[in-house]
Amino acid sequence: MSSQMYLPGQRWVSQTEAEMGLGIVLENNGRHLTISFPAAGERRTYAVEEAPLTRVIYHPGDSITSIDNLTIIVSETSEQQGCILYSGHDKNGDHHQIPELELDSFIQFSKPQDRLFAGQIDKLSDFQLRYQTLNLQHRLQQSPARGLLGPRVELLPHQLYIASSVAERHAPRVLLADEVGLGKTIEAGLIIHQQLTTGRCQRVLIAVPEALQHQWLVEMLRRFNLPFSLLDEERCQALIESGHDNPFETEQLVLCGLPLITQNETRLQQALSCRWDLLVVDEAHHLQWQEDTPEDEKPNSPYHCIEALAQHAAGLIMLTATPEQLGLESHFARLRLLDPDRYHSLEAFCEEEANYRPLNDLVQAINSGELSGDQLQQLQALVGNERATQWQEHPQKITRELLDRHGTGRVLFRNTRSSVEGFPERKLCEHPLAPPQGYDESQHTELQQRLQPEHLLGDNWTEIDPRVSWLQGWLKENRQRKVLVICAKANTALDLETHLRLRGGARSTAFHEGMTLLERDRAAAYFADDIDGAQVMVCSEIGSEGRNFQFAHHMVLFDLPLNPDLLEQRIGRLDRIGQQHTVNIHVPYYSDSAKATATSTMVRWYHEGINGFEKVCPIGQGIFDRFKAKLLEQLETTNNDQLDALINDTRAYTEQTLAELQAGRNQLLELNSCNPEQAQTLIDAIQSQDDRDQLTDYMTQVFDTYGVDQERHSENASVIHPSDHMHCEHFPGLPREGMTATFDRTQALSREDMQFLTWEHPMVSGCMDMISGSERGNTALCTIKLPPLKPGTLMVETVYQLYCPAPKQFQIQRFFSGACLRLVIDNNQRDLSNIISFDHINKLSERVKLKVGQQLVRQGRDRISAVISHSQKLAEAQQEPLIKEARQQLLDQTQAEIDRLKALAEVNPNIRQEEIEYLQAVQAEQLNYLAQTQLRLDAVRVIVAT
Ligand SMILES: Nc1ncnc2c1ncn2[C@@H]1O[C@H](COP(=O)(O)OP(=O)(O)OP(=O)(O)O)[C@@H](O)[C@H]1O
Repeated sequence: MSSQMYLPGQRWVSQTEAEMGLGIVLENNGRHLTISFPAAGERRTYAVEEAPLTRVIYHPGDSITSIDNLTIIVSETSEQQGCILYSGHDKNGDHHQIPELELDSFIQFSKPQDRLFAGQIDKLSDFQLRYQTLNLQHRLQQSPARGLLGPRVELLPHQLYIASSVAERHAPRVLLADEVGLGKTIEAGLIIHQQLTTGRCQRVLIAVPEALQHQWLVEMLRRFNLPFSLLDEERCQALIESGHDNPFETEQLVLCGLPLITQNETRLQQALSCRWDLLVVDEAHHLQWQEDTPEDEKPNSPYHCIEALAQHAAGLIMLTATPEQLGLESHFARLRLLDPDRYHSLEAFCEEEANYRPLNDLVQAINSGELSGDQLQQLQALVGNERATQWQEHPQKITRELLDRHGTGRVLFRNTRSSVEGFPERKLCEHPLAPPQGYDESQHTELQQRLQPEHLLGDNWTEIDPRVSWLQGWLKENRQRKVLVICAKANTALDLETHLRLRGGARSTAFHEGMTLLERDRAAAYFADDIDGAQVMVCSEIGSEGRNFQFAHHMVLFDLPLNPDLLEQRIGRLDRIGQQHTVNIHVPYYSDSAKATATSTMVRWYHEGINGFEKVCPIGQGIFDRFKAKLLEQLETTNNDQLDALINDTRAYTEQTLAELQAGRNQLLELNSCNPEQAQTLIDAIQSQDDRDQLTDYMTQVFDTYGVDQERHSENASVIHPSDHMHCEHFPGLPREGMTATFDRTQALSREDMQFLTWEHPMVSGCMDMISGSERGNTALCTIKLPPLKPGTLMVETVYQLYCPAPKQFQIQRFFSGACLRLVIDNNQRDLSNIISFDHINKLSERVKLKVGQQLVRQGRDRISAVISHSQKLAEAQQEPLIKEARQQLLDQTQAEIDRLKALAEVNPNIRQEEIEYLQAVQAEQLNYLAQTQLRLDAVRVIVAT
């Protein structure tokens, strides 16, 4: 469609969101156009080439209404600068002109009876498909799993629980802090997907470390069908050169590297001048904050850039695997971003956190079935005497009530490997090696050089470093195994990789900061290729964050970082969801039986002190800080006895602190982060919609109707491609070259080259919108042989929709008990709706040639009109009760949530008053919209008994 066609003032309707009514073109700059939908109070920006819009032009004979409620019958149209001026007469015969800009935005589509009488009779199969589509759309709108059906993910309880409890909220503000590799990106994607599907948000900005931006881009598209646009400085410049003022305004879904907004004031200001419904920040632990940062330093720090954006965006999702890295202060700093009013004082926060211990003891006691007298009193004080008596009968329910009081529980989610089942073991494989001849680290004072001893071995270090020869030998002996090697420095990675490739003949690739992002992605793909790919990938430290390498089961830590969280991040590349085997962690290091070396000291401290190789140590950084001085001192000496003492102290402290943590708030946090029962209900709901047969049947009908070719590919999979006889200009979501798709979740998880077709796949939802939003199938005619009916009896089957144009986020239609109102009336005004079902007619109906049908309609026009008028009256009589019922449904659902939040707000300060007020305002608006519901005749089928 040419961009010239969208001119300001013209009226268009959205094919995908027809319920928004008639839109007005506000602006078109050639690439993007902005349209406002006054009836729904919405505004949308589309790429001109792909805008899902249909031009609305009325013709002589049509009835139109202006915003001033003036109705005329159009007698003439003329065009002025691309916009239509309608002329016609009102019911008094007075002449008026209505420019299209002044048309009422509550659109009236051309009526099915007008099409019918104009001889436009559709096929029976089109009518059936339309009715079926309306019902399916309604069923999906009502599903508790809405927004969670489409993503290509394994149905993991901890993720689904988080997604559903967060995505239901208006403008959620949360910190996702699952341990490394448990799927925080997936959780964020589920939340975004659900918020977008339900219309709760439209504009999303994801800001991630640059090295992860492609991975995020691919993950959002491949798993969630969300086409984010990557914005980097080059793209920004190009957009500005092509006439855009603000690159962030050009798309609804934007992904960028953090430096684009934290290191470039102009871009930050541009991002700040757009509306964002949701801001997502990955690896949030990089944002450093100190309570006493001087005012003049604030504007330059990444933390304060993100703070500005976080205050500006309605919703905020932050991701970090190490929420407490650098201690409680920086943890508090991130909570401050979520809600600065609630988290205003670090001191108060620390005190509050310390007070959760008694609450945790109480929860533990309830679940172990033993409550002391004091604890019973405590419980009574918290939940009231009556509820307290039920603690043995309903321990789970009472526990949840108590958990609701847990301060950060609503804004912070943290699952750990101990609460999520199915993770394989981690095994440390130590490789002590004799240092090269003449190596004496005691002569070198630089700690970093001793921890990365290649720096002490000269330019040709790869020739003499025993770690290199060991690795070379290991690779030869294990040719079938993939191995990820991580070392701190890019130069080390480069030298090592070159050596392994040229001297050792290994299939290898490097991954370091000197490579462009594209080169890094290519290297990662080469490593991932299981047929012709690299056996070994040698990374510098940048390979240790966020990347997915769980297809490998062996990793080599060529050196060790002086930071337990970084060690965990490194191991987390393999120890992730999807890892099927034991993760083998190889550590080659210099060992001397007589004295400790720096590297052997670190191996022992990590392994024997905090057990950081084989288990996740959530408090590793805190322990490191506590023992840092002694550890650094020890790294200077070679004394084994002192080392033994340090390790014993570290181990004792670790065990004690872990036990305390388990007894304190972490336990509460974990219990709060997944409710298995609720998660299972959701999984059941998703699985019940994962009904392959129904979706396959439905899509097969759609493909047949619109002339799309479908061939069997294998069990549950098809190859779908456009044919030469397509019955529509543009088939939603179907690329010109076609695609291979599967209807099966398991297959979709292992075959990423296939599209995963679900009820929420853009092709499927696009088809449903296309069918219900177009006229196709809104008329039909058939004959039927049904003995009790006298031949010649005429019946009209009418399908009415309760039409309520309202912002999508309100999802008003879901409050109606059914998708539509179906009536079957005969020419004696008998109501046969309950006697002759839709399926009944489909089974018995015989198609009639178009010409004969048109003739029958012409001859029977008066009778058909009379029956439609009568059915209209019957439908109108049901309109009020149906709206009343929907109103009650709306009140029941929304008031329950308002009451729940109000009650919760009394015991948990994390419930923002704003959230409650928002829900109340939404409820009032929804009721207003509901009151404006109109009955609309959607489709008519004429049935003649033979
Ligand atoms: N439900 C799921 N179905 C299929 N794969 C999943 C699922 N959840 C997570 N994964 C896979 O597990 C890996 C880890 O997930 P993800 O990257 O979201 O974890 P993370 O917690 O963000 O990790 P990190 O802390 O390293 O950033 C990824 O490869 C992801 O695709």
